[in-house]
Amino acid sequence: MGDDIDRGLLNVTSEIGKLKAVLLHKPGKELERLTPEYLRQLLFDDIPWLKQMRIEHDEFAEVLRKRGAQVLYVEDLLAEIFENKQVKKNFIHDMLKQCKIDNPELHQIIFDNLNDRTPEELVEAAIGGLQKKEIEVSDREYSLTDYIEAQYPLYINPLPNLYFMRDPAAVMGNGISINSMYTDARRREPMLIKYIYDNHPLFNKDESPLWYDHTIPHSLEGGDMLVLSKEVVAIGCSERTSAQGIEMLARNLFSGMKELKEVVVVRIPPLRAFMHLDTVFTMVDYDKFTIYPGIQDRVEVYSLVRGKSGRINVIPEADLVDTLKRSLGIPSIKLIESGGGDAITAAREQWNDSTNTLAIAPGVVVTYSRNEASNEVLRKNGIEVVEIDGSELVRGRGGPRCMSMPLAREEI
Ligand SMILES: NC(=[NH2+])NCCC[C@H](N)C(=O)O
Repeated sequence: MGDDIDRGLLNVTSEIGKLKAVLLHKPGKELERLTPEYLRQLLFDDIPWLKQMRIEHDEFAEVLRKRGAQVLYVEDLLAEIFENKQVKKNFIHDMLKQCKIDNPELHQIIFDNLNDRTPEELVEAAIGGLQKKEIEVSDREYSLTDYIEAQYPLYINPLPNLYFMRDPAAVMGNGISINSMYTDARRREPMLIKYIYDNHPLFNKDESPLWYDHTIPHSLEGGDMLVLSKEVVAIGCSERTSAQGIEMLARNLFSGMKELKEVVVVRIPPLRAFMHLDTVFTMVDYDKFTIYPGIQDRVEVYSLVRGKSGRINVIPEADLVDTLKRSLGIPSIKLIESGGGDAITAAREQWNDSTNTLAIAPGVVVTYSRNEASNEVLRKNGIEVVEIDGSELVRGRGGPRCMSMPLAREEI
């Protein structure tokens, strides 16, 4: 179990192959920095109760372990790379730069404070943020920025969305896309992954190409990336993922993933309720997908295929199901409508991530127990549904797929 991962080998060539290793983040202090004033800006609709949230998250991790997956935590990997003093220093500088702490005097004071911390404490600040009151007020001169921003309580903002580990990066084939986030609230997350990619033996860089870099200005998020097979990747073009980002990613995938034949682009309405493709559409078995019925006639589909001399040909498609059948080479596809056929139930359960299933093997998915109608319809269609409680986890608007970043799956 997990041997490939121990040798630094990433491998994800489907959405449904048995999950062998996965990266998670257990919600922590960052959630306790959410205040009503900044909720929307931080992409939350409500304030979760952290203690309960952590219990629910442990239950999620336990389900994955019981089914044979190795569970790694991003916070542990970060602490491991911060054992190297130079990596730690570079990271602090980069983080302060990203937080726009440009005043040299203040930069130095915060730098020294963070550099004196243990690796674990630095991880806590990198994810949980840094309050102004944590830094000793010396006799330094106040800048205009200090006066104007006096009411703002933090030097470093928290990353409350990091437990949606799916989004800042995604493994495709044996490479990884480190994503360019659409919102300011999440822009520091991929930087953490990039540091791990650059410095942790988990990533054997000779074997794991980088498909996308977070500093590219065109946004791209992992919730929009579905690896359907070795030959087909589907990408949502959404509120979060730009057409230009998709084209750049597709170009890199076509040059690095030899067996890849097609990138299927599914354009969904740019709305918060459908922020990523995986909030309305996920793969649950060889020939089965679950879909939010309210979306079906609101999508546009395009196929991207290799053109001449590194170009990409774009083919507008008439229908999602026909495109999937053709590209996956299977005679029929079953779309399982979430909500069990009732429009109101479907919309309510979709808001609570009924369609955001995580396949842990072909025909076996993890879902929230609260989405009763959607879970039942999955079962009626022969899917094994492993339920977890998510009353607090769901408040960030994400489900089991959003909360997990597969590193390796068995080939199917
Ligand atoms: N893959 C997903 N659907 N992730 C959900 C992310 C939710 C998070 N609050 C955000 O708005 O970014």
